[in-house]
Amino acid sequence: MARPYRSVLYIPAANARAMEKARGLAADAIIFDLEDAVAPDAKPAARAALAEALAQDYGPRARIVRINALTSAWGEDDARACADLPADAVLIPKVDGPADLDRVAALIPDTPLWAMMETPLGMLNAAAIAAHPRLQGMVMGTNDLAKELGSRTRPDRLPMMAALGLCLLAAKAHGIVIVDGVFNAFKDEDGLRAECEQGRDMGFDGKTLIHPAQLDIANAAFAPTEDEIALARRQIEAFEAAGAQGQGVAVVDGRIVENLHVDTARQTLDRARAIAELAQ
Ligand SMILES: CC(C)(COP(=O)(O)OP(=O)(O)OC[C@H]1O[C@@H](n2cnc3c(N)ncnc32)[C@H](O)[C@@H]1OP(=O)(O)O)[C@@H](O)C(=O)NCCC(=O)NCCSC(=O)C[C@H](O)C(=O)O
Ligand SMILES: [Mg+2]
Repeated sequence: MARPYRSVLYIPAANARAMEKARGLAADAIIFDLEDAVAPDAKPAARAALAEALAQDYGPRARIVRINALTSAWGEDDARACADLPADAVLIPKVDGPADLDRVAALIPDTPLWAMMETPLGMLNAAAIAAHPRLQGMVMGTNDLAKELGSRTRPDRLPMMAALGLCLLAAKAHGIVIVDGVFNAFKDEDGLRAECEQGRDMGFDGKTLIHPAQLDIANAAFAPTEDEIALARRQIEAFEAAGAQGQGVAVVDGRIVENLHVDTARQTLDRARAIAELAQ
């Protein structure tokens, strides 16, 4: 992962004030939303406001534009507009299969594509979607998915686990970014922290967010802790020392360290370094 995606903040493209504010927020990435957060009557104005906003400097924050589906009245105009915008990725909603990506790819020749994973068919086709040559990221759309499944919202997210796991496997198999869904109760800090930690434990790269108050919690949850960084350094040192003695296994804190653990340790240090670079 060349850049961190711990915190990925949605901003309605109809909200010029919020788009301006985001230039100073601690978000690793921003999703400028033309889809669900923008009312039908406001879509053309939001597209124009987005073009103005993207002319501004967003620093190191990745700029992702979520268009409307091509099956909607606005999707094709959104996609054509995106072809000329300085966006780092275009996010396609409600992707059911690779053909949905092909259609957008034909309208946007250069910009990397990301997919919203939020339909039952999308879950069943996750591997084929992740394998698409233009796809670089997946975003879980847990609100739409819950609607489609008729599932209930639970703190442990048990009804979502099969879907989260399928998409995670698909993204990891193809080496693309995957970001967890939103936590709707944006004033519930403990609830958000618990859900971020669950997503981090599962292997997600970060979490999508709906309010600036959620940024610090996600940034902390998806960054390596000081203890993890220190352990990674000790594992690498111990493994190198063992190697110098002709041994392929070291022991740190009573646990074995083999070359695969050293790979993980190096990834932890790379991640910490990339996060530190963002802050400079
Ligand atoms: C949820 C909100 C409507 C709340 O807005 P508001 O009442 O204005 O909040 P505050 O007064 O607390 O705002 C304080 C300041 O922060 C700025 N702000 C608020 N939200 C954002 C934001 N997302 N990005 C940047 N800045 C933001 C306000 O402008 C205030 O600034 P200031 O004027 O300086 O005081 C609102 O937060 C909101 O609209 N959030 C985004 C909602 C959204 O994008 N929804 C769609 C994405 S979620 C989704 O679709 C999931 C997926 O598809 C699925 O299926 O699961
Ligand atoms: Mg959705």
